[in-house]
Amino acid sequence: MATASAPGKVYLFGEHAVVYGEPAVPCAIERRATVTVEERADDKLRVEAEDLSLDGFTVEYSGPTDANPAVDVSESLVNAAMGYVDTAVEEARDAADRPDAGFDVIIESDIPLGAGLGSSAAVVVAGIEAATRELGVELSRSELAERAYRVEHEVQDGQASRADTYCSTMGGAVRVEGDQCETIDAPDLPFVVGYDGGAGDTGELVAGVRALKGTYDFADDTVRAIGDVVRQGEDALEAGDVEELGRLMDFNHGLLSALGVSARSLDAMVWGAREAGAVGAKLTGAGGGGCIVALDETDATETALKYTPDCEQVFRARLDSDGVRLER
Ligand SMILES: Nc1ncnc2c1ncn2[C@@H]1O[C@H](COP(=O)(O)OP(=O)(O)OP(=O)(O)O)[C@@H](O)[C@H]1O
Ligand SMILES: C[C@@](O)(CCO)CC(=O)[O-]
Ligand SMILES: [Mg+2]
Repeated sequence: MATASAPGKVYLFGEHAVVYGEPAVPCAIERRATVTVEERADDKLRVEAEDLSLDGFTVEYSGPTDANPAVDVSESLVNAAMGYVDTAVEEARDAADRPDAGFDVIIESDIPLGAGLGSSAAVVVAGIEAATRELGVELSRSELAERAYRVEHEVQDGQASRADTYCSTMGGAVRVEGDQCETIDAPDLPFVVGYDGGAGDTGELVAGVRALKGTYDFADDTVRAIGDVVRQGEDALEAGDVEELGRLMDFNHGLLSALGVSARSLDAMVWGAREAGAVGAKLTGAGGGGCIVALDETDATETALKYTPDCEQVFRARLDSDGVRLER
């Protein structure tokens, strides 16, 4: 049996535009997905996801072609979840050269699902790490990140960046531009996360931005403008200029909003944070619903978000410095 965990993330800047080659700076946070894998005697896959819904679910099946998997929740929920788990298991089988390996998989996670905190990347990174270790293979971090990226790329219909998976693997703050990925120094930023209790479908939201880009030159320009914000943001990060980081986060949110990936609840939380005195606030991740991230050293933003009707949960997120971890 092998257990591995990997962190979620918030985007300081650059989500969506990073899919088209602009730079982005995601930061790993201290919220983790933990995956336990045990090899089976047969070639089947049994997945238990404790936190997927209120009651979790269990599914036992022999692969994507299995017409009648034994499940205890709705098929759509299972299909959505199995995309990532199944493809991650395929990567582990490939890495260990064991195409017929079967597994019992247990997923536990304190990263809300589909909410912009990178739950998919964390599950995939921890899943590949646990499954390859179970098969006696130790992947380098860069190979693990690359294989995890391939999973997101496949499940998101061929449209994904390396940002989430690289960040979840390495931990800390990272900079990703195309296939150039590096960890960068960042001060311990006072992240406050507001969560509306909802979710957005990353694949769909990415496809929406792509369609806009294909229709309007100014949508293309908007994506490039996000890249400019990120480049400016890197200077602010280097200088430790938190006020400037905040202004740039605000601008980044406006551009994401123009690209159609914000939501009333996200805007309400962003404005709740700004009016409380946050130095900056923006949606994080794919958008559509889920989380915003604000910078505030004081308790004012947390308090304001607690009283914002669209906000279901608010918490402080500290920068995670470990990245993927083998637990047992
Ligand atoms: N605890 C979990 N158990 C099983 N599957 C999970 C779990 N957490 C996430 N997933 C998988 O990840 C999917 C959500 O990924 P998606 O990319 O849409 O959102 P996200 O990664 O949380 O947010 P973002 O990509 O915007 O940062 C779920 O539908 C499910 O397939
Ligand atoms: C929207 C996006 O930029 C981030 C999702 O967390 C998609 C990706 O980078 O693959
Ligand atoms: Mg995701």
